[in-house]
Amino acid sequence: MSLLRVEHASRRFAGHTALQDIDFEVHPGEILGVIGRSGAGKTTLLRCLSGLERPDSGRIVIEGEDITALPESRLVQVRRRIGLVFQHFNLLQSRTVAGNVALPLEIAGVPKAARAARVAELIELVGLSGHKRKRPSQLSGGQKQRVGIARALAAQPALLLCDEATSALDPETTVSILDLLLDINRRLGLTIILITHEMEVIRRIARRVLVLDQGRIVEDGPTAALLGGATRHPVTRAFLSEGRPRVPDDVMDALRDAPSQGAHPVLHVVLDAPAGQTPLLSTLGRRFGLDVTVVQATVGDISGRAGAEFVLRLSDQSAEALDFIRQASQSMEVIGYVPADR
Ligand SMILES: Nc1ncnc2c1ncn2[C@@H]1O[C@H](COP(=O)(O)OP(=O)(O)OP(=O)(O)O)[C@@H](O)[C@H]1O
Repeated sequence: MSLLRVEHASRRFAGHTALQDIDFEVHPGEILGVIGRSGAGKTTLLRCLSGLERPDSGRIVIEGEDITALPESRLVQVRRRIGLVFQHFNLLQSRTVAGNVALPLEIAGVPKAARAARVAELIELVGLSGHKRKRPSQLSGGQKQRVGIARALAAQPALLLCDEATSALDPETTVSILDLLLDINRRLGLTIILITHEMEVIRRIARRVLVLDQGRIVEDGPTAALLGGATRHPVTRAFLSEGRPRVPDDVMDALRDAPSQGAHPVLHVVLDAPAGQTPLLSTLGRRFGLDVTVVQATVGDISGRAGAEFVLRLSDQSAEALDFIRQASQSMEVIGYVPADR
């Protein structure tokens, strides 16, 4: 069952359409990135998803419950299933780190002893042990966002909504916060939606991306496929910064989702610095007897780290070879398959 289902949701403001016919679903444990330019409708979508705003038409179903039809009293309870992480942290300056993290638990009426244990656990989870008595003014931006994340997790939400959560942070801190979100996703199986205008954020941790433009979803697909160039939409292309490897048009045209007999897999592979030491291409030839065609390649920074991105075409659909690449790389996705004669 999906955790969240948005069904044909639209929202208008004084004759202006902020969201139009938004339709998608999110499965438990997914990390979904939503990217769009300024005014695309990201904030409106986030407000609708978190129950702060109701769409004019359509439904938003969270854990089987249509939040667009709920009375305010029930909506308050459903909202507890959603953790929010904000761009500017929204911490209470008068409270300590522990006090900020405890706030949702206090509101939920969790008894003091249970609260203290949960707060300690959350502070450790976000890597802030030793800072719990500090005030927000004594913390760096990255540490403040860690407090924001711990607070958002306090009530054990089913869904974490991150609104430009790293936009106020420098690139290095951004990476550390994204790594923390990834770690939380893996450890807790938490579903995360990241709203952002930065492709780097998507690129680093979102496995799937929705591109919003003028209130509509213009793209919905695996991030690796988009990074590999499997898109023709101009807005999506604009987000994929220059110099990234793209699948050339002739390969794109021949690309199919399903493998036919003898078809060649086309992969998008990201290597980070340590994995970049693996002699990947020669090993594929030597150990698996494959011919490897480099369709496209970019060497340079990948989310702040030296690395390389490749679009590769393999001469055979070898599951062992794919496993090897998956393990030797930071990420690997099969973008599609091309017939052997192309
Ligand atoms: N309360 C409102 N009243 C009137 N118009 C609104 C309101 N909220 C949003 N809009 C309009 O809806 C459109 C989408 O706005 P929204 O804030 O959702 O976009 P966004 O993608 O979050 O942009 P940004 O990245 O600049 O925050 C914009 O044209 C905006 O002007």
